[in-house]
Amino acid sequence: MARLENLISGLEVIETSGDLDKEIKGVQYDSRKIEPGYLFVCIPGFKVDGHDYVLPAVGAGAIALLVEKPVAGTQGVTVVRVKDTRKALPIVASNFYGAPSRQLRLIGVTGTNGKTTTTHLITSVLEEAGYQVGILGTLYARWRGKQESMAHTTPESVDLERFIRRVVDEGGDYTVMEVSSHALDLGRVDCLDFDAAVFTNLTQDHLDYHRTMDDYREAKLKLFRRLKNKDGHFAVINRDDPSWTVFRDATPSRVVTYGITDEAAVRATEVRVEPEGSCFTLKWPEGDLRLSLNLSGWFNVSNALAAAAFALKEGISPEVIKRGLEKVSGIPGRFETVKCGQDFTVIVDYAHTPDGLENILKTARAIAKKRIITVFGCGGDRDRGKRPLMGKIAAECSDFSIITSDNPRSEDPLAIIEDIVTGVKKVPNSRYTVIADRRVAIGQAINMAQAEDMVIIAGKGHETYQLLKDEVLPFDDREVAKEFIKERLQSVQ
Ligand SMILES: CC(=O)N[C@H]1[C@@H](OP(=O)(O)OP(=O)(O)OC[C@H]2O[C@@H](n3ccc(=O)[nH]c3=O)[C@H](O)[C@@H]2O)O[C@H](CO)[C@@H](O)[C@@H]1O[C@H](C)C(=O)N[C@@H](C)C(=O)N[C@H](CCC(=O)O)C(=O)O
Ligand SMILES: Nc1ncnc2c1ncn2[C@@H]1O[C@H](COP(=O)(O)OP(=O)(O)OP(=O)(O)O)[C@@H](O)[C@H]1O
Ligand SMILES: N[C@H](CCC[C@H](N)C(=O)O)C(=O)O
Ligand SMILES: [Mg+2]
Repeated sequence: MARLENLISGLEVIETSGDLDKEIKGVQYDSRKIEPGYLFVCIPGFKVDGHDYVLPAVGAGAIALLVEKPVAGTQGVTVVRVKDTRKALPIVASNFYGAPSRQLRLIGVTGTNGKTTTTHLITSVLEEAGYQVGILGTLYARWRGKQESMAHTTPESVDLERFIRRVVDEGGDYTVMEVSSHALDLGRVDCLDFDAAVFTNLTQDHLDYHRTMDDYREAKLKLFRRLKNKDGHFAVINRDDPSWTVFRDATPSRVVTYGITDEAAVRATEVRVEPEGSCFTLKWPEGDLRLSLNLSGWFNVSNALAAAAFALKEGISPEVIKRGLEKVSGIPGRFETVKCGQDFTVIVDYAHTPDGLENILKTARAIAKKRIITVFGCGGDRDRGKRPLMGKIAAECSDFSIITSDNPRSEDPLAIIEDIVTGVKKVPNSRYTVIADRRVAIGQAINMAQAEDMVIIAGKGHETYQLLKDEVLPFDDREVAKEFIKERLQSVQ
């Protein structure tokens, strides 16, 4: 509960009508989630305009509106007008929840790939050090073992503030969160008080939204620009990434670098990548330590270095860091092995960018005993430029590719596949087939696998749905793969 007058403090109000001395029970940007006593913030969006939903919002009990244009039919409802409601939302959200991010340490992880993995590694280390930690991102918002699914990797400011408030009220020390470029660009995190920021990497993605790679990078840089030059504030930057200097130069805060390169402050040497995990020597200016991760792949060594660099700078002891990192047994949908007693390997992974796919397939090549069969597609209503690039990478790095569908959304699945095939065809003698139905595609891969082959099912990882037109169809790569493996094992008995 908060008084409306206090809620709008910090906003540049153009005009108000109605009583400002009202108790507001909640702040909401979606009319479908309004409850009696709420403030409805009307946002003109990319698809629809929130101002068009004033009537249902008032019908559901909204007693105040924050608008940027005149609205009708609002008798008895207080209306506050500002220039930009999207920019106003995080301010109102922070006022409503009392800026909880100032009452704990807030760690933001950004980058094209590795955010979910790195937030989990950091969380494990912090928990090992005895701290109470909330974690939020693509998989869930999790606090004290309770998981809540969120609409986005980085949800709207109101949802973020609500979660952090709960963590603070229940004694949390940290919140570790993924920060997407969309969230940075759309101001979802504008009022959060980050203490440290981690940059994993920058490669092509989301060029449907950010028009150029420079725009995309600029969005990510926002997180680093706002850190301060004061004790406790620092940036953790991947020295192996070509953009690292831009991130270093953008932040006024202290910087710690990590990477495979000798120049990084926190680095890995003697790296060994194996099917079930990876080992490396963690080196930092004052010492070194041998580590054995349960996560396979070079890229996960990089993610572990990010977490270690953060934790060392945070003052956590190297032994605790080692235990915390080694404890992580796997992250749902990230290089997740599907085992049903078959004599070939099946891996489900969330690689959905060219860089992600290349990394996963190169790791697969390093550990595979025989052929690699790759099943993948590309998301509809998303960066079209990724499609031929991913097609080319799959053809180059696999022995056989099955091009299929991955959340076609409003697009024609076959048109997406055609874009991918353009890239596949660039590779001479590429061996591939097109099977638009993902279930059939997975079945085909499982049935053609021979002993010691490796089937990689990429793109959907932990997802439990397929988005087709306006439908959300239940679909889980891991479950579908299991069904086909079991069927095949039974048929030979
Ligand atoms: C580009 C983008 O991020 N758009 C998000 C944004 O949309 P928008 O503001 O344009 O909303 P809109 O759908 O046009 O609606 C306008 C307003 O009307 C409201 N409305 C709408 C319908 C209704 O009946 N009543 C109502 O009040 C909406 O709640 C909204 O406030 O705000 C909406 C409400 O929160 C989001 O659902 C929507 O996410 C879209 C669907 C989306 O797909 N976003 C993805 C790309 C995204 O954000 N991804 C990132 C990165 C992922 C990663 O790589 O890690 C993420 O953080 O998840
Ligand atoms: N450091 C990395 N560099 C390159 N690829 C990576 C890295 N870490 C993970 N990947 C690949 O990217 C996939 C997604 O990893 P993860 O979920 O950690 O990234 P994310 O940044 O959270 O993704 P999203 O943007 O969808 O939330 C993994 O399944 C793996 O294939
Ligand atoms: N965070 C990414 C996830 C993509 C996952 C892939 N399965 C797809 O749907 O394209 C996005 O929203 O673009
Ligand atoms: Mg993620």
